[in-house]
Amino acid sequence: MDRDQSSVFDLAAVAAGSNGGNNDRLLPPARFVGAPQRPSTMPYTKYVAYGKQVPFDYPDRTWPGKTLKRAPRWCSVDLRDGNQALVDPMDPERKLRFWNLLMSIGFKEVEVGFPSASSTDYDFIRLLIERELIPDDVTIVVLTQAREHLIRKTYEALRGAKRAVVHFYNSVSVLQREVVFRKDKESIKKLATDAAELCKSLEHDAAGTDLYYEYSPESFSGAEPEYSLDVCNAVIDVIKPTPEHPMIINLPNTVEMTTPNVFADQVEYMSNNLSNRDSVVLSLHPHNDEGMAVAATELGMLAGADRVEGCLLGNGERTGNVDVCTIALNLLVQGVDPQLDFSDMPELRRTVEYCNQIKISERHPYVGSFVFTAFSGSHQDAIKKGLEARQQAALRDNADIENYLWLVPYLPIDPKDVGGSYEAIIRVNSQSGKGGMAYLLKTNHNIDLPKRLQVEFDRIVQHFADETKREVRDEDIWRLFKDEYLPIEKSGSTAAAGAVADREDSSLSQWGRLKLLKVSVSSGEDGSDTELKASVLDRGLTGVDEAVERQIEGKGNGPLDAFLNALSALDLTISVQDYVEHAMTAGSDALAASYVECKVGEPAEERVIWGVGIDSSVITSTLKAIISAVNRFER
Ligand SMILES: CC(=O)SCCNC(=O)CCNC(=O)[C@H](O)C(C)(C)COP(=O)(O)OP(=O)(O)OC[C@H]1O[C@@H](n2cnc3c(N)ncnc32)[C@H](O)[C@@H]1OP(=O)(O)O
Ligand SMILES: CC(C)C(=O)C(=O)O
Repeated sequence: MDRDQSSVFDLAAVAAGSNGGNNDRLLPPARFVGAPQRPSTMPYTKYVAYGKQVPFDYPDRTWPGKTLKRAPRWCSVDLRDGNQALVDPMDPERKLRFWNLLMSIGFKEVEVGFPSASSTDYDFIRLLIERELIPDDVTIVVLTQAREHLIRKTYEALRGAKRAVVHFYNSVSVLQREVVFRKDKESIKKLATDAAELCKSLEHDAAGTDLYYEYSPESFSGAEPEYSLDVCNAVIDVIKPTPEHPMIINLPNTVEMTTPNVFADQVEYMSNNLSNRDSVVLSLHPHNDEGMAVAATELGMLAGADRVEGCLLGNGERTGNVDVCTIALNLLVQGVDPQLDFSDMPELRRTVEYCNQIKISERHPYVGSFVFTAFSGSHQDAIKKGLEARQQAALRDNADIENYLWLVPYLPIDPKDVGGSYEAIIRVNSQSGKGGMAYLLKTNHNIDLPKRLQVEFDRIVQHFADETKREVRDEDIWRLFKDEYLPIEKSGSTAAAGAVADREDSSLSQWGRLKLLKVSVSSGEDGSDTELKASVLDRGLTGVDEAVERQIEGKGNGPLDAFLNALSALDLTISVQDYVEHAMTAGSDALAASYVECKVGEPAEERVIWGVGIDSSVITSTLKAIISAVNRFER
């Protein structure tokens, strides 16, 4: 049926009546588990399936078999489409700041405004030109409707520019032809070709400017592709681009109305049928109404598009223009150079939020504050293992870890590559497992807990999470750890006073029966027959008031064995099940951490319990770990 013969509403009514949407009552029932879903009261019969509005099929499609191999030509439309969608359009200071950001990222084409729309836009373009702020390798683009007085004003704005693209547009959609322009197809096409002719005739006003053209069949997504092709080819006939001096045909998914595969079919159809294809740069201008702009763009690139217009972080009309950062970084993680520099996303986000006066979601791809964060236990476990495995593989290959292959579960990109850090990757709450807490202790406090100790301490962290019903921050974990395992120490002249001070916490009360005050060890050459003398502060089981200093001594096969024997003088029965130690810091002030898994108590009341000790001497840290286990047993 010819769209010019009848109203779009009549067609839609027919389409809706003949199951224009997806009337699920006519479909076989879906398989389900449990109770079937109920029909909703949502008014879905009001809506007409896209294929009924604009029937189109393109069986010649080849895009599904292709992969993305290189970056498109990028054009930022932040200063135009992004700007026109703001509550408060950017003032000159914000525009300039945005422009500088775009330059630092490496954009070579920027749509700088709609100069006939407002004096702010016009003046900003004049400022860029007159202050010579446009680098030689950057091309500015200016937008205008296909209307004479607006086009003339646009040329005025460009005086003195070295190179520029005049971008003119008119809507070609079925709906807008009828309700906005109230014109038939031929008249709409004439609007476009008249504008093209006027542009050509104004070229003499732009002497000295290397001028290019861009034409957008606006609302391409709502038009029959055959008709859009006809209009674009008519414009190409007027402009007469050459391979040396091409023009841009820009296909706007002005309102996203279809799944991305349909858009890709339309793009491939255009790419294959445009006249003078080798003189045309085929461009996409996707919006995100159905939340699929990135997908539509990527499929459109597979389908033959050379160029992409979009905004940083997806600002733009309604749900936004396509997010250029996401597409570029999607290319990066496929091993393709995006040809834009997004290495400082936090700064980019700050500038974009400042200029647009709109906040970015915590979940925004690549930049939201949660996108490199795992709260859930199994993710944390996998990330921790993945980071360790990568480090080991890089060591094995003698490779620079910064540039080593990135293969880490749940983290598609190395946060450092976009200016992030590992600090925020793992955050702990009641959904977390032992891996998250262990990662934070290791990363932030150089405490590498043995596996069974992780299990033990995790119960304490989990209890805290359940009690407080909030995120368990790094400082909470460290405080819980100190309170549970490390005696509260007073700072003094110890070698690692700074680190000891770090373990002091005036908000934690002192507890524990024993405190190691002094120790001396002598042994034979092979370490056998070790004799150990220690001075221990014994606060007894009731608290600090009754503290007595006791001298204990023991012999054994090494300091640990000798100390265990010495402790029997205090009626303590202890055996060590497992022992792990590691250096915490390097250098002369190095600290060691020791972890001992002990069996403490007489057989009837015996318990397996971990203790932790930290000291600049490995021997002392081990003995402190034993004391820690005893104190915990008696706590
Ligand atoms: C999809 C997009 O984002 S396209 C870009 C849209 N951006 C903007 O509109 C922001 C800047 N625009 C403006 O400041 C104003 O719209 C101006 C200054 C350009 C023009 O303002 P006005 O002259 O008041 O006209 P307005 O924009 O309301 O357009 C209405 C008329 O222009 C016609 N028109 C709209 N777009 C076009 C076009 N691309 N080509 C030709 N005519 C057009 C309409 O059919 C309508 O005609 P009518 O008055 O005969 O019914
Ligand atoms: C002018 C065109 C490219 C546009 O902004 C749109 O269709 O969204």
